[in-house]
Amino acid sequence: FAPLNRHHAAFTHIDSSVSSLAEEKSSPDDAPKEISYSTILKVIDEQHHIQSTTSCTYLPRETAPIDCGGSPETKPPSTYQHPATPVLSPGAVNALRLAAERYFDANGRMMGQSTASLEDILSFISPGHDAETAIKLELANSLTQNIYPLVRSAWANDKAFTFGNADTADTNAAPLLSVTSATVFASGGHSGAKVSLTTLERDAGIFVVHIDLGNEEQLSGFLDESLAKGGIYFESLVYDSDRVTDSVVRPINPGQAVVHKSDERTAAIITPSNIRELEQKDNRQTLDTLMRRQLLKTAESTRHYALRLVLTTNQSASKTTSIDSAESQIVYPEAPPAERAYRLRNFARLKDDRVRYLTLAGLIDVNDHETHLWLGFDYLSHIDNPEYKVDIEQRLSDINKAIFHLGKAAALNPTDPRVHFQLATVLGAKMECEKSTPNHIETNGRSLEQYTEIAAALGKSALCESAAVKLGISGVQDLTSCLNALAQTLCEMGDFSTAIKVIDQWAECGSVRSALAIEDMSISATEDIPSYEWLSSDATGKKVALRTVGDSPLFNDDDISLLVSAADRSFAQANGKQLSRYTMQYVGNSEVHLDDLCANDHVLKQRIDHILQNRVYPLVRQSFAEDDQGGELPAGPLCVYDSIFVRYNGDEAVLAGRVGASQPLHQDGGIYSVNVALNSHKDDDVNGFSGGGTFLEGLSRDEISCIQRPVSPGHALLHHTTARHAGAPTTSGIRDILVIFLTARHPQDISKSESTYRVERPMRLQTIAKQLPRDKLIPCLELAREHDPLNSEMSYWLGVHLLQGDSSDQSDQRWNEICRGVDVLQTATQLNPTDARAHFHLGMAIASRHKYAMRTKRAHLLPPPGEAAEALIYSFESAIRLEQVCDEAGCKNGINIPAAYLALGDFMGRLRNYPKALEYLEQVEGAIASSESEEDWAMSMLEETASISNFCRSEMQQDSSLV
Ligand SMILES: O=C(O)CCC(=O)C(=O)O
Ligand SMILES: [Fe+2]
Repeated sequence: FAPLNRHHAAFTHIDSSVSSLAEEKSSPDDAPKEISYSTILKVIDEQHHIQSTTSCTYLPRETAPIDCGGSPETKPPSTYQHPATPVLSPGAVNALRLAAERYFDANGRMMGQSTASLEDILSFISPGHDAETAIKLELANSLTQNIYPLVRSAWANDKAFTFGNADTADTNAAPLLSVTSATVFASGGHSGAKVSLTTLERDAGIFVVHIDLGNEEQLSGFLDESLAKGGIYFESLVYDSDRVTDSVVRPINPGQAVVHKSDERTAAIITPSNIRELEQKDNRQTLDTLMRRQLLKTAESTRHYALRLVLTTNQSASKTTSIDSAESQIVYPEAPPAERAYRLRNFARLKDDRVRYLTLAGLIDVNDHETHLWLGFDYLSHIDNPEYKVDIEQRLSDINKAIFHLGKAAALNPTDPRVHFQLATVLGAKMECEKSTPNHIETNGRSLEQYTEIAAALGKSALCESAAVKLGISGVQDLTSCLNALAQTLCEMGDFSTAIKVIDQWAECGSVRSALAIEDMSISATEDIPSYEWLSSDATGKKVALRTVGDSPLFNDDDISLLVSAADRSFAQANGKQLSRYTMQYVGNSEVHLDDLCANDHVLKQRIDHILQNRVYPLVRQSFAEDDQGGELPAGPLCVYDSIFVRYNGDEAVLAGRVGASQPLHQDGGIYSVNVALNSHKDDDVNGFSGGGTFLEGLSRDEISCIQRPVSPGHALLHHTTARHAGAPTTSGIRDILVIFLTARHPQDISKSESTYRVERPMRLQTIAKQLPRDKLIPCLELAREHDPLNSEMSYWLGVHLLQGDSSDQSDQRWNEICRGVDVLQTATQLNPTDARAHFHLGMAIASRHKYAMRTKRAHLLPPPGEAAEALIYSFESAIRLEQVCDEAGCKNGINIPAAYLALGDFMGRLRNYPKALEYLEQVEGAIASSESEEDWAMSMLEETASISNFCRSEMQQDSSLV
């Protein structure tokens, strides 16, 4: 979550020019790097003046301040003005929009969000010069007669009109309005189009005039019935996540304007005309509402245009003649405080001593929340920087400064989700920091209070962020991070029931992330659903995966070449830069998200949507309905959680000294995984790859290979995301696959009670649990297990953590924990009989329980020795055998086999079965040798093995001498 990533592109050029100009102008007295404040401000004033007097000169400046009368003191500042009368005639609107269409066509940018300066667009007005002049004249008139007077009266009290010496009677010095930039925006009209024409952010300048230019439908005369209308989202108007349409100013009809301060965070959007009714009809506590779907559909249906004018104020420059020279020198007047602060912030961004300039910006414009956010963020990034080594007091002081500024930012702009998120982050840092202070006394009350404060900040952040997500303006990335942090905080507080609700929202975010088509449950498949067969395990009786077979693969040859060439282009563009978002990234692997490929390629997107809708979704519905282990199919529509094009380059991996290009054993995200082959194995095609395939753990006890590949390119393997699997090493050539992870949306029919995120919820709980202190970790894993009793992973981790307790604790509670650990691991091995780790840890758990019982005088509570030995031997031998299979496939778990032999030997020794003990102990050395480990543990393990072996031998001798 980087709140400062979104900068206004129009202003990036200022940074370097201010900085170089300032350096040029700084007097020799200035310290080498430290440019004085007055120098900087002089440069900023000059730049502002030049910019505001030389850009858009074809649009008139305000000529004289108009006295708007009234008593401005009593008027509260307006958020926006939306006059009913249009500021541009239908003729001008249509001419401008047509010119924009032609301009964007000519520049080959008809897709996505487009922007161009008004000046460029004007030159595309047909039929020629006259029309252009007429439109300029109309714009000029509406500025001087409508817009300037409106701005003056609505914000009469604004600093932009009262700064500097504006108070004096000198009317020449009064700040006057002018246009500093005029831009035309367009968006929409294609599959996967964005709802917003402009990015959600604050603008440059002081005021923004937004003029709607309508959409293509306007031409056909449907002006009033037109479904798509312009609107503006005002972040400051968000107050309730269930009535997000209250934060949208709309409809803005073609030619109509909305005026607001630049410091409002806004986004121009395309909205369906019945957006309010839609919201009222379907106001559930979900992101995926009828309204959001309709918003996205509307944006896809038409291309919408708008014109934005950025206004500022300036005073006229005066000339002074110095005594020594005959030449007169221009003295630039002060820029309005908001402009100075805005430019200072941009300048500060490039500086190491940012805080200095930001502080100055804060002094110049005390009410600008953005400056406080940047200051807070800057202190926070200090704290996060591992190289910033300071004592704890300095650290706390930085943290407190960050809290001060972020608190201030939150008070000035309570609806900015970035502020609340950063505030939560810094409050968390403060908690950590206080814990490490020497005199810290941990009190539960205090930390609960702190957690509550953090959760509240995250809650506010999520509320504001989700409004923009519900309106289709923002992607889910920030909301996802925020909800994840909130769920984690709630778990830390021990409030698991609220955490689960938040996790469901988090999972829903995942379901709306992709722009790819969701399942349309109202239509039945129009094409033949591919045939398929199950890959079942004879050994365990479970259905492990299925593969498509027959003449009708998921992807035909054309689909494959379309997809592969899109990926090729993307890889070439990335030019060797790591594209991976995986945490486990191995040499030779590259990946690109299908969503990213589709965002730039609408032919591909349409094709993929078609395949999903007609083949993938029906296939999943049909095939997994027969599956008895996965629970019910989702009642809501299936959708894409994520989809990744993975390229394994075997040659590259081998060159780097690896067996091949691979992925370790794992579970996926979402509910179902669809793994499509995009090229051939060497067996069928000399140009293909060797090695490679999907390692399916569930088959590792069977005769058939546990590495499986689809029957041919375009065909697929499908499995539950919870079925553990790996990418087996591709040892030569290139293996391309497309993996599609599916999840589901909530059912449209609210009365259908079902748990859409039944599988994903406990998976997230489990991930969160692993970061919690033990007293919260265990209950959190218990809960995860309750929510998905069929997922062996939950039992496995619960068992592992139950065993890892305080070994000096001799209480009954600890004893019960150990016994429960054994039980739970037993369940894990029953749920997943092919999990080598689970068997290994069960063996270890039985051994630990035995030792603990002996040490704490609880031997009478143990099961009979023979039974224990049998269980122990079975566990370890299963673990060893399974791990061998994994190892041969190049996908090992990495469990400690020598330790298994040692534990077996030790246990047998304790049961006085010395020959058996020695048999196991003899295997330790060989196992260490083949594990290629040079770590310290190997040495001490050998010593321990030797000492137990000696003990066994001497006992055996004694036994035989007794005979
Ligand atoms: O290489 C394979 O077939 C496995 C790919 C996979 O598991 C994944 O990308 O999540
Ligand atoms: Fe996977």
